[in-house]
Amino acid sequence: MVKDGKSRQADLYGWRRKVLMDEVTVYPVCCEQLSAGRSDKEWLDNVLAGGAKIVQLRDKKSDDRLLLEKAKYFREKTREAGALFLINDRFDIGLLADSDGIHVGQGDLPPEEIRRLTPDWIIGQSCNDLAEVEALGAQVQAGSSAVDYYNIGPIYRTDTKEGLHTFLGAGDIQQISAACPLPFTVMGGIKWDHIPELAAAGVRRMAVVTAISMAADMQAETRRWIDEIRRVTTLPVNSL
Ligand SMILES: Cc1ncc(COP(=O)(O)OP(=O)(O)O)c(N)n1
Ligand SMILES: Cc1ncsc1CCOP(=O)(O)O
Ligand SMILES: [Mg+2]
Repeated sequence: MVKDGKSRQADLYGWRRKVLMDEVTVYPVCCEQLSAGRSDKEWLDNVLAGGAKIVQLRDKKSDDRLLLEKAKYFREKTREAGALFLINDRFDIGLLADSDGIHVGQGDLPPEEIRRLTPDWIIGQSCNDLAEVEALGAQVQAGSSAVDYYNIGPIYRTDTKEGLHTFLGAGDIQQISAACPLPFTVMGGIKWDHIPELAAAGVRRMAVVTAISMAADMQAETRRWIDEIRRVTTLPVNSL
């Protein structure tokens, strides 16, 4: 049977969602300025070799031509590795490089507008407090949400992104995540020692920049995070 465009699109979206749901544990996000002199391409080669199943290209400094060239490299390498490639903020670059999706913040392009043109993309949205998660939860209830996953954060103090002043801490994650039934990630200042308390709060997917980008051996560190998140999230919560 020859598949038409629509069913191929549905298959692709189904595959992307399955990887997100079943395989994503650590979610490495790049930042060339915080990678101990290593390029985003080197970062990518290492995190993929370490087994990452999702990566985000977050580059707010390169000009558009360089960013597109980088995005195409990310596309090629993630496809070979069977991993998801999400672009940060830049819908145009994601489209041109054929990314698997995009991550947007509250002030970035609206997910519903993005969805109109990309029915098969994974769309992630940042939520910075309970009210934003509740608003997303209400959209999901109403059947009007275009979002596949949301991020709760920043959780801990971090200098990786400028202008962050309020850090949620791990204590409220359970209450916040209960407000929206979509899968969620957490981000912001997450280090190795936080894994148990995040897992105990119900977290299954952890987005990190410097915990991996500043590691001496990024490949080994990615593998270590994947193994540890798997290990602690298969234990009953009260045994942590
Ligand atoms: C997985 C993930 N979560 C949150 C963010 C932050 O997005 P945003 O609030 O739009 O900030 P910038 O990354 O654009 O500076 C993220 N990138 N990824
Ligand atoms: C982009 C972003 N948004 C919220 S926290 C953050 C940076 C997270 O980086 P790190 O894992 O190094 O704290
Ligand atoms: Mg953004």
